[in-house]
Amino acid sequence: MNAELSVADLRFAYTRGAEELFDGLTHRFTPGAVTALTGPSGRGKSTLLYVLGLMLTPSAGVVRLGDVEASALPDRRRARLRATSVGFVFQDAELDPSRPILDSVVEPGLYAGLPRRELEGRARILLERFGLGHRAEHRPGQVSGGQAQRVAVCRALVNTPAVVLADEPTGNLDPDNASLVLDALAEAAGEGRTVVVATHDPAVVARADEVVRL
Ligand SMILES: Nc1ncnc2c1ncn2[C@@H]1O[C@H](COP(=O)(O)OP(=O)(O)OP(=O)(O)O)[C@@H](O)[C@H]1O
Repeated sequence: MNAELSVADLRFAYTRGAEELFDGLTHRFTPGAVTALTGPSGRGKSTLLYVLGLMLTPSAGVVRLGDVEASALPDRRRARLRATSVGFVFQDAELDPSRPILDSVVEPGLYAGLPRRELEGRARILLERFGLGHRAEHRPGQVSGGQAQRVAVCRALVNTPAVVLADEPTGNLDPDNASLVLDALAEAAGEGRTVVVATHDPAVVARADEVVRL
């Protein structure tokens, strides 16, 4: 796992003539740490996560993952690197309501080309670790918002990614559940991953190891 994630001279605009974001940001995200990405609404926190997660290509500058200039890779190689190296947690867990939780956790691994049997084993271990082992066969509608968000963290970890990106992962949670989700992200960082969390929440910023203000 090479969790060295950095950006240099970064700029991004959604369309030609649209407001340019990031102002040439240069930053190295520390592996093994949780970095909070904060700043006023509209400054591009979510957009930066999508750029770091190789879902959007910068207008200028580079995103490096390990030794690779990831942002310059051809689409297929970039998609492959994203599938194997990046886990993403969204504000609302966005789990498929019609399928058991176990399937939602397994799914990103199938995109990365891993065998289902192995993934089910990994998914059960992750669910167990975050206190959800007994929920594997339940549907998302049968668990609380806080539990669903911890399932989303398990889903983001199933491919053992070097990088975990989370977009307002505690936005809809009460403080106790928010704290459990932050524990899970801190644990992911403790294993040497690079964890970046976009947030407005001062409690998340206070718990982060490092802070980047946009
Ligand atoms: N898909 C899109 N197409 C065009 N413009 C977009 C798109 N998504 C976001 N923007 C614009 O890009 C800018 C940055 O948006 P972004 O959501 O990244 O900011 P943010 O800091 O995460 O905001 P918030 O804190 O409100 O979530 C805003 O001006 C927004 O309107």
